[in-house]
Amino acid sequence: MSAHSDLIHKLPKAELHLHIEGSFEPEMMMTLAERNRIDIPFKTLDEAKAAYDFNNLQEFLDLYYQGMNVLRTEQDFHEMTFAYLQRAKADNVVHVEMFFDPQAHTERGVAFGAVTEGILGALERGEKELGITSELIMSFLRHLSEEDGFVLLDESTPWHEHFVGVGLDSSEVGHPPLKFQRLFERCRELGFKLCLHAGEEGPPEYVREALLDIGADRIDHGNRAMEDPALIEILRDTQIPLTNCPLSNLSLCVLDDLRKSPVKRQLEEGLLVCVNSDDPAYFGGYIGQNYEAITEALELSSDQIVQLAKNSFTGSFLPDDQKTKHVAAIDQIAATMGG
Ligand code: HPA
Ligand SMILES: [Zn+2]
Repeated sequence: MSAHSDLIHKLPKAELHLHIEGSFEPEMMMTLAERNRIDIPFKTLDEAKAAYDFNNLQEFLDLYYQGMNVLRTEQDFHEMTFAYLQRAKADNVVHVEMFFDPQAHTERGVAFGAVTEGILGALERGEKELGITSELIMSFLRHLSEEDGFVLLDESTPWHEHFVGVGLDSSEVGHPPLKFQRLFERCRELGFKLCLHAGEEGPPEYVREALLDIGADRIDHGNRAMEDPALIEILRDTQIPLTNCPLSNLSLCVLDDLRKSPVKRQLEEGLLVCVNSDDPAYFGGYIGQNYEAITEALELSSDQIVQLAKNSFTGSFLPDDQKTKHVAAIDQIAATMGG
């Protein structure tokens, strides 16, 4: 707990970088494994947590895809999604733009409709029961081919109106944004926002491709953009948002020490950076803990924490009037707390 815990807790926040399958807690995994009669490689919570000790992105992804193997029914996806929303609510998240990875389910024989309806039903319930607004972003797995991406895009057609955008995630190195240039061009024509993971492990060149060749609306992670002054200038001029994930960076050894996180420098450079949880069940914390950890590591000021919360709405795909409303609410809370 930092001296800023109260402020962090009270600020309304938007979560813009959250893989719903990465919120799948080991307790629920064990429950669903039993319900669906599926073997999993760990039998206790301690065993699960011991396995969550990663040296890189791929080691995490291997476990992430294994864990979601127990998700089979619409009800499973509904329960996982609603459980995330309850945790988000506890951290005062009021808006979420959530990724999901349909190819990781359809290739196991789970119907696209079961996955999507399960998630959408929980999001609708989350708005009614918890007051959390939401958008869904359909991600393409970049270790698969562009052709596979086109197949998903086609298969998902009946649900397109439910997605605000499309994403690009999974193993980054060796799978540059340009591999998917035609696919994203088509997605843009269909009216989707484009969110690309870039510069997490991959080089600054991948961020450049995402920004300049693909026309990304948001960069997920983007840490390594900070190695290239020209990219920093582009990010400042365009105000393309960067969704940073502190505990993810630490867990996946993108950073060996949170004090090396680019978040403070990004704020100082005037970039539109915000803080998110990525895969909270695997990386040791939901959004509140991510704010706490980065505040402590970088000794952020209360003004900087407030800026991060504002950026989470400014960087969202909410309509402008909604962004303005949320930013004004933050200003009011900051003022009453002496910020
Ligand atoms: O942090 C991530 N990076 C890439 N792919 C992912 N899929 C889930 N989380 C991640
Ligand atoms: Zn991610």
